[in-house]
Amino acid sequence: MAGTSVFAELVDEDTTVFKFYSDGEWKRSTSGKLVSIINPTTRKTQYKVQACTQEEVNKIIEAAKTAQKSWAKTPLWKRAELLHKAAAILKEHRAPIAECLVKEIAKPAKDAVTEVVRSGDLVSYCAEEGVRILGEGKFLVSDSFPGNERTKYCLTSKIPLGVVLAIPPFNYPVNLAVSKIAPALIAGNSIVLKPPTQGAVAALHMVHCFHLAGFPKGLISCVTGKGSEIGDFLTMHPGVSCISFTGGDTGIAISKKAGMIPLQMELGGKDACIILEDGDLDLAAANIIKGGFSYSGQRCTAVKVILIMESVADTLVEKVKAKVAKLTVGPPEDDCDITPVVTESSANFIEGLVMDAKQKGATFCQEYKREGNLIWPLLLDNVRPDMRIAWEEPFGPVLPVIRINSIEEAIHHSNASNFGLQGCIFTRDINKAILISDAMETGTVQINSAPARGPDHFPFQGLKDSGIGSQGITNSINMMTKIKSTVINLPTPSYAMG
Ligand SMILES: NC(=O)C1=CN([C@@H]2O[C@H](COP(=O)(O)OP(=O)(O)OC[C@H]3O[C@@H](n4cnc5c(N)ncnc54)[C@H](OP(=O)(O)O)[C@@H]3O)[C@@H](O)[C@H]2O)C=CC1
Ligand SMILES: O=C(O)[C@H](O)COP(=O)(O)O
Repeated sequence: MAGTSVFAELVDEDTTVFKFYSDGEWKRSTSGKLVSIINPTTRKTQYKVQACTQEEVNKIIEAAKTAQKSWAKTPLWKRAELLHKAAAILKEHRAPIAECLVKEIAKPAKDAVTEVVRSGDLVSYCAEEGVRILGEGKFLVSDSFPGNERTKYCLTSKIPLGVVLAIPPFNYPVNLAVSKIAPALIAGNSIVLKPPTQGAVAALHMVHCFHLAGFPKGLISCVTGKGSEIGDFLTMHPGVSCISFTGGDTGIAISKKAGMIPLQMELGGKDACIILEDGDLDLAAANIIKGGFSYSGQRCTAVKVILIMESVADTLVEKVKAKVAKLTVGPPEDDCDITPVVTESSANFIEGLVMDAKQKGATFCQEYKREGNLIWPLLLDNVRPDMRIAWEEPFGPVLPVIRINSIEEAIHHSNASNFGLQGCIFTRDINKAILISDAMETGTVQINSAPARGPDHFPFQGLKDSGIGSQGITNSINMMTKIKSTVINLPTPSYAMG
């Protein structure tokens, strides 16, 4: 159970109230204020977390700056060793952490366990990759540039940035936190985590696994509180050297306010699934179900619009409808496919998109049904560009189908979006697939499979409003470092074997 056994330190006498983590200790905030986490299924308060003060943030950042200085002098193999230890502890305690994910964000039980295990694997992989790529630098000689003799040797290495601020979203509060924490730590940075409010308790449990692994005091801390209250103070703090953020439009606002520091932003998406006449329609239907409806569509990489050639549209829609009918709908504890969406306001937003489509004449392949935050899976056929759902991301189990008559039309619709995260194409013609992939303005295109971030060492990036920079283990490590050069100047040119 959450907050029991090795996690007992995290809670107050009232076992539903969780402390925050600062300077290697679990603390109550001096604000005396708590933030409620509402269980999306019961719509009742499940846990409470501390609303940290600005003073507490200042202390955390000061401690992080000090701890980082010693951490940067810790041998790479020792940093990796601690990360491997944290990964093992995280995997060992997968059950109570997964339980938090079920209660806080209504993630289906099996997927919740998968998220924790995947996170442990990510931390270990990151430790190994860090040892490899940070153990290497460059050696350059001066005579390749016109006018120079070989009188200068340039040695470059990757150095840490300082304090990395990590802000993950609700849908992967553990995995998208460690995908920022592990690269930051292996590269010699300290880390301040601000978890999403829904998902904060799972994140606090994950942080405790790092505590148990024995990382130095102050190197890792976790500030809780509403992003709308404490967010600006954190993101504009002069002690922060880098921000790694995943979430919605908030990321655009942060980018405008943050100082002259490296930013890694993974924001929303409107991933299109383009199906050509020669596409394998069974494969496409299976991927539409997996891509569009897993975790009830609450993934940035979810399939968010189907662009299907008119000549095969009826067949594809029938196949998808048959599969939608088989999806189980209900509580995450029962491991249902479709579970309540994260908040009531999210459910209201989704309903707004559905009603707009209804009013403008979309074809409902199923009856629209909602109970509390639970929305039954819905396929909307004959969606037209004047409908909001053609462009906006529902972040819910509702999927629009737009019928198209040419490849150009599909590319045009996909590229007209302000987002540019991923897209996918179903065709048996690899040459066409490559041409379409090249024409699509998205960070990744999947051929004959649904969009996905993983495997976690693959590069993951969005164009336009979908983000800044690139994630994936290797790219994140590199992003959280800076190049430092040392140039050795020789009195006379020197050529080896010359
Ligand atoms: N590209 C990607 O990889 C992903 C993108 N997303 C996108 O995120 C959205 C849904 O996720 P959601 O968690 O609701 O996104 P939000 O942008 O609302 O929140 C993301 C994180 O930012 C915090 N936050 C809120 N306000 C501020 C602020 N002013 N300053 C700093 N931090 C702040 C939140 O904390 P709090 O919870 O306390 O408000 C949360 O931790 C969707 O639009 C989706 O497309 C989601 C997942 C992955
Ligand atoms: O935030 C998201 O939704 C993720 O980054 C997507 O990850 P996934 O493709 O592994 O679900």
